[in-house]
Amino acid sequence: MEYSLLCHSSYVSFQPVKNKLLVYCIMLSLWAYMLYCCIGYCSTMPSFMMESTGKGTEPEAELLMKTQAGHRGTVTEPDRRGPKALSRDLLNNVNEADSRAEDWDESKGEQRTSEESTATGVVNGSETKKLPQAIIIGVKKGGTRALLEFLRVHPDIRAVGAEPHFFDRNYEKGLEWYRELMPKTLEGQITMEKTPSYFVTKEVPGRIHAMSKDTKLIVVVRDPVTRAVSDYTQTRSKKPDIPSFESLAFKNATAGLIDATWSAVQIGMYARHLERWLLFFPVGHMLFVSGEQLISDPAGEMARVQEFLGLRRVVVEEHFHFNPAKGFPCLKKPASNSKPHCLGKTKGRTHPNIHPDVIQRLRDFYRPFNKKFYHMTGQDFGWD
Ligand SMILES: Nc1ncnc2c1ncn2[C@@H]1O[C@H](COP(=O)(O)OS(=O)(=O)O)[C@@H](OP(=O)(O)O)[C@H]1O
Repeated sequence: MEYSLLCHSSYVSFQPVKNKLLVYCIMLSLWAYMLYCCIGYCSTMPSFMMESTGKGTEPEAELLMKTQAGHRGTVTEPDRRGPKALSRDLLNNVNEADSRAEDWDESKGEQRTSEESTATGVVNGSETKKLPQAIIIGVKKGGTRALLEFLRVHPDIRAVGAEPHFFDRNYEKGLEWYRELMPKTLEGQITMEKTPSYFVTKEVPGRIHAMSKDTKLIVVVRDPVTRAVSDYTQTRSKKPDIPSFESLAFKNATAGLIDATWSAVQIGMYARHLERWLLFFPVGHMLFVSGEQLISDPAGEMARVQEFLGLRRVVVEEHFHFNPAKGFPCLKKPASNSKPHCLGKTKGRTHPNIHPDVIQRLRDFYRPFNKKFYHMTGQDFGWD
């Protein structure tokens, strides 16, 4: 009895302390949870990923490390085709060693970001990986990287940095594989990717439509003549021994017959490719961004893109700084003294001088295609 009384009295005196302790514990847990959520959220915030301007330009891979987290595998497969097919590819400029190398660097960079975020223990439960609701489908050398990086500044956009090539090269891997490549997003954020070869690959419109008929499609187009030279310049940077642009562009130089089977030429026949897309998507599901305007008026072009995606206009004039040495707009943080960030050396390569007659012949070749393209899109891109 005495014992139980003693116990009771000590229990009564200990009770308020115990209650207080309990309250402190709950408060501490809440605090820790809030802190954890905050850090998790911050990890999803976009950051500038482009390299510093000036001479010692940082490779894109490094810059990608500074961007959003997410697992992105390298999408390259060993080439099991015979030497004949490979040499034809080389001529056709579809053996994209250059672009694959860039992809590899990019995904390497992104993987590191992913590792970094795991190391800091940042995992946010409210984020999930979703299939992209919007895709930059082309065109190769149109300015697709610049557009994606400008978009990544927007807090409501999360994009995979490397080109997944799901709908053209990796389709058999399935949608779950594709989804796994995507960064995690919060409710309301838009998942995006860019793979410029989609626009010209026959099977892709149907495949994207099968994933979702509501997918928003963005095509960055550029004067097809300059685009062809840019494409050739990229291939030549990796394989300096390829034949001259002139000899590849003509089927018969004396007759001035353009070789429309050469991919550098074929990609620029935009109207032809667009016809295939319009079998699956209404033109209103597609936005055509002018590659030229993206350089001369990035904020204006970004306003169109943000509106098309149903986003607040966040990326504005103050985010851009035109770098005269590079000849391109670079990204900067508004109201900050930090250095603007530009794309890497593989963007904005010096093009070789092509004989004016060849350029003129190409202009003549593209004119009817361009006219048709303007008509189909309701936009005059002013290339002629
Ligand atoms: N802001 C900015 N900075 C650097 N480069 C810019 C920019 N905006 C557009 N461009 C042009 O983008 C061209 C490369 O296009 P892509 O990124 O679509 O190329 S790729 O298909 O992904 O290889 C690249 O082509 P080249 O100049 O021929 O190298 C650039 O002209």
